[in-house]
Amino acid sequence: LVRQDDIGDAPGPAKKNASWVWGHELEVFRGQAVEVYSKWMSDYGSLFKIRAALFHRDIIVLGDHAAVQQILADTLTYMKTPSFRPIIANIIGKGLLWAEGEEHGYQRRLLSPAFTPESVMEMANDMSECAEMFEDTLTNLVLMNGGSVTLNIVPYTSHCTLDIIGRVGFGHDFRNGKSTEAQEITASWNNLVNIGMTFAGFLAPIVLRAFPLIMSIPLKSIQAQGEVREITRKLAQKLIEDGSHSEKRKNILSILLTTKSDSGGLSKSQIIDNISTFTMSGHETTAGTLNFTLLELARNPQAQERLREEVRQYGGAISYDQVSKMEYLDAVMKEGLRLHPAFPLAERVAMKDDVLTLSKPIKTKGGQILTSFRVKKGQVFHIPYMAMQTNPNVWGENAAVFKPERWLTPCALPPRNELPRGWSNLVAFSDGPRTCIGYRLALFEFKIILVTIIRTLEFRETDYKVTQKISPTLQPVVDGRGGVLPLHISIAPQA
Ligand code: HEM
Repeated sequence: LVRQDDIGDAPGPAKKNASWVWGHELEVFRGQAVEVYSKWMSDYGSLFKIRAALFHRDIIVLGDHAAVQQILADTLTYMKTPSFRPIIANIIGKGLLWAEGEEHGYQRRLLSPAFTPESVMEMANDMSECAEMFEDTLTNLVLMNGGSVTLNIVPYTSHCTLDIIGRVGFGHDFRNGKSTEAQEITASWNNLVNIGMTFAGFLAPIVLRAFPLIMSIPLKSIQAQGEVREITRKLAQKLIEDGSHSEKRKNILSILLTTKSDSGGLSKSQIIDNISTFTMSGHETTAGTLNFTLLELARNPQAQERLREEVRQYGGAISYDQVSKMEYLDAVMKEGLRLHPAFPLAERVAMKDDVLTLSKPIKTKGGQILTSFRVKKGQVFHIPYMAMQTNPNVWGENAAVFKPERWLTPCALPPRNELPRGWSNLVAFSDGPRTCIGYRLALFEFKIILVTIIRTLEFRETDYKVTQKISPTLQPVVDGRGGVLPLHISIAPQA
């Protein structure tokens, strides 16, 4: 029997196992990033229901790519939730990532010229210079320590990507992470990451969902978010003062500053908030993906060697054309983004009643088969991007294994009709009108940095056990500390 019904009877984990106050959400929080959702997805399929914390209406966890695509395409019906938006506002301000509706459309159109393929190509020199400073720093540390060193790679990668967004986005020099602003950004972000992993971090979004006005109540994690914002706001003020009297090429800052004078343009606080938004989302995301990809390469010496061989075929400065030709590099990057997306989970709420169509029918607890289902206004969805990209029912038994070759072998990928339509059939950059505006920049800088360091340096795994948590982006965790990823680094042997 195929019919349309609402989702009251959807499958899902037993209610008796949910906490009275925290629902199933505490269990999800305590696991590694989307670990529990992945397990439930294999137990109950690509649509299931969980009990929400603080007596909120049940949450639908949705991994069906067609229904997810429908949600991401319709940004007027499905918006970011009341528990998610205040947190974005608090960390990076009310910029593009926060805006909804017409305001979002306006800001998006305004800022898009900074991210065209041509604009990104022009960033190659700045990116290469920053990547070379990163390579020099690591090489010096290796040499100073007698030929090899074990270090936490996280701050070094962050400094490199912060340097890049500073230069290409704002014409600002963070001096390889040494400037006061860079140090303050790193320290406040690190604090936020670690507080976010505690119970206070769990509490913040669910309390906000229940009582959206609670921002004024001194929750520790909310204060830590505010700290990051204060620091980037201070930087933004400085950039506006410096930038207004110098001629710069078209970058994020110059676009923002030109709009100020237009009638109906952005207000000063929207400009400041967008500088904060791009400073943070423009560097922590790429750095995170790079860190985990380096870990995968450290764990897979053969893949690392194959990548190095490919890179060494090209000498000297790295151009856009050169990186575009490196096929294995491209496969390594896709695999890194598939297994470790910086945003492992998205939350959306339905603003009105709707009907979502599924790519594969599901069976309700009562035995009905649904090919589509009715959504009620106010329904909250969790879309676990990371679980979708590592779902063994779609990606096969080795779904969780780092295997760049799958991108290069004919027929090794799942059939297209089982995958989302986003970049490379992944959802790492989301999809639809809110797909990551910086994805071209991210892909190019990712490749330039990886090429630059992998040609001279060798990365090996250490004995530390690295796990993954969402706080607020995907973080490596060692012994309970977030933002820690030890790697063993030495000079790579010449071929
Ligand atoms: C590997 C690196 C990156 C990944 C995996 C990534 C991923 C994402 C994802 C999944 C979203 C959608 C978030 C949501 O809907 O809640 C997003 C949005 C966004 N990203 Fe990225 N991102 C990356 C790099 C960057 C870079 C380098 C920039 C800027 C230079 C950037 C700026 C933004 C902004 C401003 C948005 C909001 C776009 C909108 O809502 O219209 N991201 N990103």
